[in-house]
Amino acid sequence: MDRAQRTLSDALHTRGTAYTTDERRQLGLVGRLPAAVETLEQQAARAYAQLRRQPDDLARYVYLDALHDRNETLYYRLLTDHLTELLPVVYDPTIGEAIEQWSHDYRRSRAVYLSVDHPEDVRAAFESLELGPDDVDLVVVSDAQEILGIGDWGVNGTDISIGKLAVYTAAAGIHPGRVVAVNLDVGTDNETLLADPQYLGNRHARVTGEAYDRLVDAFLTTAAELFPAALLHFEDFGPSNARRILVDNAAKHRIFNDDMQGTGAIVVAAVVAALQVTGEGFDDQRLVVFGAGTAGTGMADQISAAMRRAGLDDDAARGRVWLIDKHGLVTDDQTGLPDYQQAYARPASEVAGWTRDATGAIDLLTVVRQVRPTILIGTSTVHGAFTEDVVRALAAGVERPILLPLSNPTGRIEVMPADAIAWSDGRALVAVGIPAEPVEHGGTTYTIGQANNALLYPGLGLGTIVSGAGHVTDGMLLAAATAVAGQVDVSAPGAALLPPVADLRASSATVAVAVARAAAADGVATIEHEDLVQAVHDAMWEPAYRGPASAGEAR
Ligand SMILES: NC(=O)c1ccc[n+]([C@@H]2O[C@H](COP(=O)([O-])OP(=O)(O)OC[C@H]3O[C@@H](n4cnc5c(N)ncnc54)[C@H](O)[C@@H]3O)[C@@H](O)[C@H]2O)c1
Ligand SMILES: O=C(O)C[C@H](O)C(=O)O
Ligand SMILES: [Mg+2]
Repeated sequence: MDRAQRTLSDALHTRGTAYTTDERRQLGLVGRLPAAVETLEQQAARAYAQLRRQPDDLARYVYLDALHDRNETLYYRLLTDHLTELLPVVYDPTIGEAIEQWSHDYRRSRAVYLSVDHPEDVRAAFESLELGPDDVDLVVVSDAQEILGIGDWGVNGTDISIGKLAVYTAAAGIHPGRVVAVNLDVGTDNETLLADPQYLGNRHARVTGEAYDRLVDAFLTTAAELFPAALLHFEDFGPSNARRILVDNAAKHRIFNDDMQGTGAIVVAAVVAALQVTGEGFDDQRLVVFGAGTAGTGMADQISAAMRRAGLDDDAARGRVWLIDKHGLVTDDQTGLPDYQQAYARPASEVAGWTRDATGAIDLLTVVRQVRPTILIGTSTVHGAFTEDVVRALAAGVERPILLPLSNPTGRIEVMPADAIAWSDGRALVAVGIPAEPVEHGGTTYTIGQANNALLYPGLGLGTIVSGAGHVTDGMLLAAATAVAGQVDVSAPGAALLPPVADLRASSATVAVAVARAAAADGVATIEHEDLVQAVHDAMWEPAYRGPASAGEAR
């Protein structure tokens, strides 16, 4: 490749038609670009027009992905300028569709692939990046067992790591050259993929047990050794691996599980905002979680922790949580309960008189009628599970129920916000995981907040990086949740429970400051700043062509 090509194809640094005449001379680009010298804004206007000509969101995803590979500054300029419009395209919900099509749409890849069949190659794979110990701030890793609510997508799930990193950069200015996306390819149990001649991953069933653990260990130890400053973000693992990996390694490594901790914290933020409307405290709440997997039990953990902080003892806090999974209400007489559900299993004696269906299960409607929950969360991936009967029963039980149908993407959501508002006659306090249009009901406009971990993890990551925190503590998660909730004004009827996505950059900076303060208070910060607000601001990468243009150093 000649020098000009190298310079033009280095996506992280290239300026394309924005190179000035002088720069073109210096960098050996004379004669290699059309004559016009453009600004980033002119380039962005053209790219936006090209984007708008794409027929649908999946085509827009592919277009943006290609732009990401061509010119990162331009890609992030577009994303940052049109965050509300484009977040649903590069992230949830369109990313779900893109992952399903990934092997067919494959073009090129910016990720690192670690195979369960070759754990001995983990080091070589990371070393091939030619990055030094101070060069990486963040690694996002997924084994793709539970992508969003669409299940096991094997190597196709690589794009969830890339998508999460794009949100980190667009929302919190994490430097795009200091991040690494990783797919742990442990095989897949998705029969459609295994039978698809175009499938690009390891063509065998998911490997579990010792071989799986060996790969995860190799990933953790090698990443921590080569990139000691990096936060290791785990995404979309299956429930038992997610929890086990976090519990076993939280003290040893700088790790964070987004589906458990990020989601739990964003839900705490939504509940804090909702409680400002109802005037109640966490100790007044009764929580029903429908779908007790990674996210659902992560939320149960964080909401019951908030109940304890509000004064309830362990037993009392646990006693205010009801989990429902595939076999109905989780009770202590059920055999084979996964460990993460056991702590919340209700005594069978307590529910002896409750109605059971033909299979002996106690269903959601029965639980809602019996418990009269103040908070009902959906993390089940079951579209439509919150039926009109369920929502009406919920609204009959309490004046202002908090209703959070959080399953992603759109085809999995438990109830659409418009139905939730209508069936509760405008009384339910609703937030959902996907972006949603406002709802009109009874003369009030209800703005629907997006309770998606994307409103939290970018700021949490930035705060962790800026403070050099060695661990992500509960105090940092709580600080992030409180900082998100602090940006919401619920005084007007129909107000959203979460800040708007359009303000995500400012909101992430506020979250980062709170997180860095909490890291210092918890004694895990390793970097002190005289002016933390300024330090966070300075740490945020801006999509702009700044400073002298450099020759291509394609990564
Ligand atoms: N909004 C957010 O920020 C956010 C964050 C994380 C996860 N999620 C969403 O939550 C959903 C669950 O994700 P996860 O990672 O916890 O997956 P998971 O597979 O770990 O959990 C899903 C749980 O639902 C249960 N379930 C399935 N069918 C059910 C039924 N008919 N009745 C009751 N329970 C049933 C499963 O047994 C499992 O325990 C996904 O759709 C995901 O997109 C949203
Ligand atoms: O990725 C998202 O949109 C949120 C969450 O991590 C999920 O798994 O659904
Ligand atoms: Mg996830």
